[in-house]
Amino acid sequence: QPLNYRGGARVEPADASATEQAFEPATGRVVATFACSGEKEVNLAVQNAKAAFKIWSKKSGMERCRILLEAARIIREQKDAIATMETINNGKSIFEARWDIDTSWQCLEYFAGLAGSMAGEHIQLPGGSFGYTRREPLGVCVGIGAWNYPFQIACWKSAPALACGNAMVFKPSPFTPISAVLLAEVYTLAGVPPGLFNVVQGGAATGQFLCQHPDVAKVSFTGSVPTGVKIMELSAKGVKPVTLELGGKSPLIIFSDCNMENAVKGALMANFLTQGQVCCNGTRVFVQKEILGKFTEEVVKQTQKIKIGDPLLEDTRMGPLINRPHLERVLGFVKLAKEQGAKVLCGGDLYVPEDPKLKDGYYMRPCILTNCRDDMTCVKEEIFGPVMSILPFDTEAEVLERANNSTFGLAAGVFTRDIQRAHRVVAELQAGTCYINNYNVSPVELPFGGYKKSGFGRENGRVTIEYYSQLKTVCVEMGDVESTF
Ligand SMILES: NC(=O)C1=CN([C@@H]2O[C@H](COP(=O)(O)OP(=O)(O)OC[C@H]3O[C@@H](n4cnc5c(N)ncnc54)[C@H](O)[C@@H]3O)[C@@H](O)[C@H]2O)C=CC1
Ligand SMILES: C[N+](C)(C)CCCC(=O)O
Repeated sequence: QPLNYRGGARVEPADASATEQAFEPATGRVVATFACSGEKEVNLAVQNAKAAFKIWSKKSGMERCRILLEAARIIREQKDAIATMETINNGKSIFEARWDIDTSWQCLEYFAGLAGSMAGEHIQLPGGSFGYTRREPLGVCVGIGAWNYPFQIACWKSAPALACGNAMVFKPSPFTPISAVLLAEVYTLAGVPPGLFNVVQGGAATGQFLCQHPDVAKVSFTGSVPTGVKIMELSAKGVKPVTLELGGKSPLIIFSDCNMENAVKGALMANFLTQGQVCCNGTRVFVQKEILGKFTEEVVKQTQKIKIGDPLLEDTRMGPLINRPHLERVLGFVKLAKEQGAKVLCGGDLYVPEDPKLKDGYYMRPCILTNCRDDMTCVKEEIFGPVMSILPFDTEAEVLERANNSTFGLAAGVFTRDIQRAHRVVAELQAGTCYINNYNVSPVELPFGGYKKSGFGRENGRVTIEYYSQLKTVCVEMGDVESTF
């Protein structure tokens, strides 16, 4: 406390629109009570960012590179402390939180590396005249994050933004306000100008002030489709470009010629990371009929072995869901699936750990549903919890048709030993990120983002530079002006 960060230090917000509480999902304990920033505070944060932008945008790429590399080094050094905080506030296992911190500093390193090589082009024109392009930053960028990967999202947005010479005001989800402030402290320690990366806390109202602000040049959002639509509408009024990383209901296709052990592992990775609260999860698991029995038996066996409990313990692999209302929502999806004819093969019920200090936590057992049809709610809607639906299929053509029959298009996966089939299938899949013989790995060198209602714009990879910069064309005349008049 305080959890706002502006001008290079933690501050109490200048005004507040409401008060929020953040919980430790493992125990139900309140870990922070904080004010949601009002319009005045949002203005101050944007002003601070504008002042820092003036300094930062004048630095060379190599100067920015050095500072971002230093920030990456500090994150690596503080990895355990940051991961512990993430686990306390989000509920994911400490084992997984450490992975998230790794993909966070790797992102900073990656974009630090690109900062020095950002360049325009030189174009020769007739008569010795020429033109050139300059890749310039946008200005003050806003990042708005979801609660499932709080630190990673803050890094995936700020690293490319800062590498390109922008400043940022970041608003985390009110459920997970803490780790973005740790990132702000890391940037300050690494030597960014005060105000370059600011954090304002709050929910929808605070987010709206940010999107409407006339001095904000761009909004990058991670969250649900309905909120994404609102953010796009608000940003449209100011003609601000947006990046939208929205929800999904991704297919994972398992052909009978797969390596069974890897396919089972892949299905678990596609469904149960962060208690299933992952946007790109492959929750529609299509299994070719010949191997349906064997695959189902094995995936249920492995799911039942997942150790649920205190997320801070080294051997825990599944912690609590984010909060009580969300847990109830997920259990509601399982209940509705049963009413619609699905069969629960395992889990889908509340889990109460033996340790008395965890009795008020938000735990459930990971669930596998079978007897599913494509028109069931559990197969059509994003559940955002540990619930896998198994769907049998016969042919490649049939499964492609069914896999693509979704308004979402974030990710997709295929397990097969037939390389021609693998590439043929991914070429047909309507998804921004496709995995062959793996799922949910996230190398920062590769672009990540959605098709269809899962959003647009990309995070990570070289292409992200384009989403945080603009191109200026300079046309240079070397002769006399040839006037029409
Ligand atoms: N594609 C991706 O990379 C990811 C997508 N998601 C999606 O996010 C959803 C879960 O996250 P939630 O935090 O529940 O999503 P959400 O849409 O409720 O909230 C996301 C963020 O937007 C803010 N917000 C809410 N209303 C706003 C408004 N009117 N104007 C401005 N800001 C506003 C929230 O305070 C929060 O910081 C799921 O649908 C999931 O699929 C989550 C993680 C990654
Ligand atoms: C890291 N990964 C690939 C499991 C998820 C990243 C997207 C998200 O924030 O949900």
